[in-house]
Amino acid sequence: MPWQRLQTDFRFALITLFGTLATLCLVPIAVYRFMTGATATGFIDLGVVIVIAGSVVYMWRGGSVEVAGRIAAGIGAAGVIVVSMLVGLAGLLWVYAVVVASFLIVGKRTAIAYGVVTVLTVAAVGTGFDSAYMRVAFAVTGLVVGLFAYIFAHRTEHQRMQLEQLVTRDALTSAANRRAMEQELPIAIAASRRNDTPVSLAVLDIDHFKHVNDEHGHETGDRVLVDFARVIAATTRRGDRLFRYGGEEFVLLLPGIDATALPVLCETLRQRVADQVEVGGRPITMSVGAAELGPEDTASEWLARADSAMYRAKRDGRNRVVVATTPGTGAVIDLLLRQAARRD
Ligand SMILES: Nc1nc2c(ncn2[C@@H]2O[C@H](COP(=O)(O)OP(=O)(O)OP(=O)(O)O)[C@@H](O)[C@H]2O)c(=O)[nH]1
Repeated sequence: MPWQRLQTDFRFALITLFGTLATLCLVPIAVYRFMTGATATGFIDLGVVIVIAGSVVYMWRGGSVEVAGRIAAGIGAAGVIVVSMLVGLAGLLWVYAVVVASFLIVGKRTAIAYGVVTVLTVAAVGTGFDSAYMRVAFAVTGLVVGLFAYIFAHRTEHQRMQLEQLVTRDALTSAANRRAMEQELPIAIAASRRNDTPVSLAVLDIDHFKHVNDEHGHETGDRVLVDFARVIAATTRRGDRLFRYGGEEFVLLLPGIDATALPVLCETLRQRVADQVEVGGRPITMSVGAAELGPEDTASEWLARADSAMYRAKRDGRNRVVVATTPGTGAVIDLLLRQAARRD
């Protein structure tokens, strides 16, 4: 899964690259320093490598990308400050690399803070400057490099967010799309297992949607889909994620929700949709199949259980909620909830 994240999470990939480059560059330098008797600097280089590599390992094992980036950039900044005091020019040159890298691996504000503190501190206390003029020139060039890095990071982030939205959003309903779901379910599973917290998902399928299109036209059908997604989004919490899985089928990811809480939650959703989404004065209803993540579930097994619960809700008359049994928990809930007035 972390290998997959290399392709899907830009910051994750950049921190990994930063860690790899730092290790490849600094280990030989540390060895050289030990061989030439510069033991103190050698230990500092080695310490920096260990902390940066540690932050990458922490991130690969599921830790926060933001925290890993801050640690890596922070230790990089501290390292160049100390080294610039100990070895002069050879240390000063690293400042530029660390300032630019910070803008790639941490948020812009943190990178600005790290960059300004690093450049000004090195300009003030670094050795290897032969005049006050050189110190000022170093500070100015360091800050200019930081400014360009900021502009680049800002534009890249903006474009990346636009692209990400295009690729992961459903254009009609603004819900996340199936591609996003395929990326996010494994992440939700890993987070649930790591933190030992429950996570559930619900498959929501609008009933007799074909009739809506046939009777009222495709445009009205589109409007119903938009209203439906809006009502679900308004009824769920901030951390819940709504995906458009297929035409009139949606998947709702519910972190922190277990099988006991699912029936009431899904029933509330079903009720809201029936109350607030309508076409030609008649309520739109949905069938819901929900499942808590089981201890051994893969993403597709989990989704399949919720999906078959949804098909059972359809078979049993639609406009109802079915919660699947969670394997490995001993619970036999297979809960059926009431149906409201049926449209058919
Ligand atoms: N307006 C509109 N219709 C869509 C869109 N995507 C899929 N559909 C239609 O959704 C309908 C789904 O029909 P079915 O799969 O038979 O499902 P249903 O009529 O809801 O029946 P049940 O699910 O069994 O209750 C099809 O007529 C599709 O053409 C869309 O983006 N806009």
